[in-house]
Amino acid sequence: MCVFCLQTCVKAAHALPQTVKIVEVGPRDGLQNEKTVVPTEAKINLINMLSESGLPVIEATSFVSPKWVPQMADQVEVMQGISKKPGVSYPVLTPNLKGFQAAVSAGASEVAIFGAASELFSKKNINCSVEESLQRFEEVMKAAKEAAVPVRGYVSCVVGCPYEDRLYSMGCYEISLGDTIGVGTPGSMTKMLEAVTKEVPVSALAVHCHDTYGQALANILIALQVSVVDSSVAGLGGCPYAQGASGNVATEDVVYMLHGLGIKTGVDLSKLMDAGAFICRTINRKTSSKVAQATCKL
Ligand SMILES: CC(C)(COP(=O)([O-])OP(=O)([O-])OC[C@H]1O[C@@H](n2cnc3c(N)ncnc32)[C@H](O)[C@@H]1OP(=O)([O-])[O-])[C@@H](O)C(=O)NCCC(=O)NCCSC(=O)C[C@@](C)(O)CC(=O)[O-]
Repeated sequence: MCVFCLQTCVKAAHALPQTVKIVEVGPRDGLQNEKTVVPTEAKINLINMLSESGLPVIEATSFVSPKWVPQMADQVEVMQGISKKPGVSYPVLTPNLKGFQAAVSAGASEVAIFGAASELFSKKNINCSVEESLQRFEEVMKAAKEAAVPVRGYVSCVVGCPYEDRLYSMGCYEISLGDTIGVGTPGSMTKMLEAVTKEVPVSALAVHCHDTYGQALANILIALQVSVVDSSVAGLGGCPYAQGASGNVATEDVVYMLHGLGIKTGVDLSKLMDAGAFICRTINRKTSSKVAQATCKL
């Protein structure tokens, strides 16, 4: 199908946005699952290179227990070592009040809470039930409100999920809908969005697609009434508590697709690919980005 036909087809379902905000999650979601410890200096370099590529949001690290996710144990050093570029935000994950307080002390000015639609995933990921997690998030939201810190919310295992509206009504400014294990298809994505947008305005939604079944770009395309897309440079990642989940959709591939549709992202694809090549060399991993493979920016 040619780009024009595709545009017409997608436009028939919903208007395409003129710009899309990309939330780069590589330094956090992408690296959290790496088995060997990635040197702090490399994480800092990666974030600085991503900042130079024009990305507006770079999720830098997470303030979680180092016993649970050892790769993120250097969160304070990362937050204090990066060169924060004006206009770019650097949110961090905070599962509870302890994480929130540590994040703010380390200089974080935006945080994200992360819950799940699945009881089993919630237990495995943050060691509590969905209801308990919502109580913890209330505490974070209260502290964040007092400190005027904006909060993003994630819901994992989202296909068929009834919890987005709870995070939205708590005050999260954006809810990222996570297809954590990458099983969604354009069909299930459409149904899920139909249900979610009855409760939460499209302007407060983001999509966060993993590419386990090779459906991520198609899922993003079909979801493009939503104008915020999470992705990970070089397609790094996978969730430590979701066995078999492959990396996030590669940021390079998302940017290539969006630019091909005439949608602006503000991202310089060449600089982005340099950042991808750098981190792949550093952690000795092959890029999952088809665009990087095709252009030999490996
Ligand atoms: C939530 C907890 C901490 C509960 O873990 P717990 O063991 O139930 O916590 P606890 O309150 O009983 O405390 C146990 C120990 O952890 C410490 N602790 C307690 N809180 C913190 C904290 N914030 N930072 C550092 N340390 C902390 C606490 O101080 C104590 O230390 P000890 O006395 O044993 O020395 C744990 O389960 C955890 O850290 N989980 C994080 C798991 C994680 O990071 N998963 C990956 C991110 S989610 C994801 O990738 C999905 C997403 C967002 O990308 C979207 C998608 O794809 O769907």
